[in-house]
Amino acid sequence: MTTRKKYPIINAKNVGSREQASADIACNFQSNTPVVSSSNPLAEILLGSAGQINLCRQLLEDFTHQKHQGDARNSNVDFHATCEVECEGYQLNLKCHYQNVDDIYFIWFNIEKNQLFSEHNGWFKKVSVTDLAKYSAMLLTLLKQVAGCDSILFDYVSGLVVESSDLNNDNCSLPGLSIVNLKSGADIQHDYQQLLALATQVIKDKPCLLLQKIESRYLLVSWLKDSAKQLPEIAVAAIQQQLALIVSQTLLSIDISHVAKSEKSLNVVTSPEIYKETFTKAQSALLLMDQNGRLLEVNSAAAAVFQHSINQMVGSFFQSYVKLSDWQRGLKSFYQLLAGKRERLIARKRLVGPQGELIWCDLKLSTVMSKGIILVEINDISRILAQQEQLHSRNIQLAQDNQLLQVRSETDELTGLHNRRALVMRLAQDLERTIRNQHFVSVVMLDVDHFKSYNDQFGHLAGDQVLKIIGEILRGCVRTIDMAARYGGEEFTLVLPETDIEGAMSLAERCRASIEAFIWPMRDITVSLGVVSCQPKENEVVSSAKLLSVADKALYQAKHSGRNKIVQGSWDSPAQVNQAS
Ligand SMILES: Nc1nc2c(ncn2[C@@H]2O[C@H](COP(=O)(O)OP(=O)(O)OP(=O)(O)O)[C@@H](O)[C@H]2O)c(=O)[nH]1
Repeated sequence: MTTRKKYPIINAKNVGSREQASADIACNFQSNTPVVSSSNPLAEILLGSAGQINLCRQLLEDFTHQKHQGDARNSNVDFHATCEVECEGYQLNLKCHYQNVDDIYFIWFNIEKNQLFSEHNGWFKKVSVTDLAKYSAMLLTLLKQVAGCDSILFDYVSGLVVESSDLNNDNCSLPGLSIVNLKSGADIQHDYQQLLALATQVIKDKPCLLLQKIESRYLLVSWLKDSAKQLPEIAVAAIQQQLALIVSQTLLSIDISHVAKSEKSLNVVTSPEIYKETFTKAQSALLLMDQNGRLLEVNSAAAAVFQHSINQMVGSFFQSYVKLSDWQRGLKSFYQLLAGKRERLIARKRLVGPQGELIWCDLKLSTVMSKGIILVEINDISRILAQQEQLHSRNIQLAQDNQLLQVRSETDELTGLHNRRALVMRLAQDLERTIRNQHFVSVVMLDVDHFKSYNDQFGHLAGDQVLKIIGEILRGCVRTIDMAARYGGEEFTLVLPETDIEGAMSLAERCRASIEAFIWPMRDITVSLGVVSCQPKENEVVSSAKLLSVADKALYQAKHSGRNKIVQGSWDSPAQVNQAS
């Protein structure tokens, strides 16, 4: 059982320096009389934490005391108490809610009138992020030892730095402290399961202290090693002991010299010279101009864009570096920016280089401090645009080359008709459509008669001329939707979509007659033709190979029945020979 002691909290404003406060605390620790001081901002924060810890200690004592008066058999404790404490010269009325849920200790502090934060304006609410970082690091050290814990969750949901957008992230890191934002505005006080899950997930089996501050309410969760085996009061006693210990130990052990150093370096970082040099040395091209466009500051990167010196540029007008028509086009937005009707302006403009050449740039304009000064960020995109242009024309060339290749791969070089490859593809497509619509498709195969003897008699080149002329005649005979192709050697094929046998026979005859009628230079030329037409019935399987084979057989019959003839082939009935007229 813990012996109940009184720990008076002394308003140590009179104590003076931090060192003095520290020494006092060290001394008072011996007599269990911790001190709270507010002699300088740093110590104020530090000792403010100590102040909180003292509050906790007193409350823990009260709790221990009340616990013994309460139901000792019930290990899950849940009771409320009120007490008055003095801190930082304020008499605070605290409402406390103590809970022990499955050996995880919850103590809620509710400062009823919130004097500490609303009345003492400079205490926490004005803490900057930098101060907060310092504060956090110190608090971490303090609290780590309080419960011998390895990790601390600290929530800034509200209270400390409401206005700091830096801390709006879910997880933001400040030196020495891992911060997890608990659900903002959530009533965690009544959601122990969530808290337990969170604590368990983050701290695993390490002892941990979890401090959360929501407006005026404080939550301190202490989870001690092997807590399941310990009675609540042992936990309380352990915390009490460590609380007392830590106040003096931490104050004495924190080496203030590095804080002083970092404060000094912070002052350097925030000095105007640093900003000036940052501006000058920035690798992005930056200009500062007044509302008339007069350049107030120019950094080296910006001077490099125009290939001028900084001195040449400062005092000149920004307009003189922008193509006139581009400048005029953006004037309305520019005036809106000056009038404070917009904060930023992004535009793509042509700037004028030293030789009068135009440089495409992306400009970002924003007002600085007051609406009279404008920061211009210049991004030279001329090289990117040139590369894009080059890429674009290469793509066009590539597309054209591809198209040409495609045409070449489907064209017969000698006659300029489609080649066999193209014919096979086209016939397959036409057949598919024919089968779907149950329409007609016809094929005509045509072969030059006695071509070998022509070649032999007049030479191969003369033979080529014959094939070329036949190609032209055929092209003239067919409709645009038909396809005339050189099937191979001296053999030609026509594909006639939407054409029945009568139409195909009549076209074949027109071809035959035109070739026969042509006035050939060496000797007469005739051709033999095989014709096939089909109208597939529903579910009938028709292949282009079969269609070509029937046409070929008909052509063969035309040859064998004397040449210069047309033979109509058929799927099932024997071929019919049409005599040349
Ligand atoms: N000039 C030329 N001749 C070709 C070409 N392709 C094939 N030939 C020739 O065409 C001739 C075809 O001869 P054959 O298949 O014996 O038939 P044919 O002499 O026409 O007799 P039939 O077809 O029975 O009337 C061969 O001599 C081939 O060399 C070509 O591209 N140019």
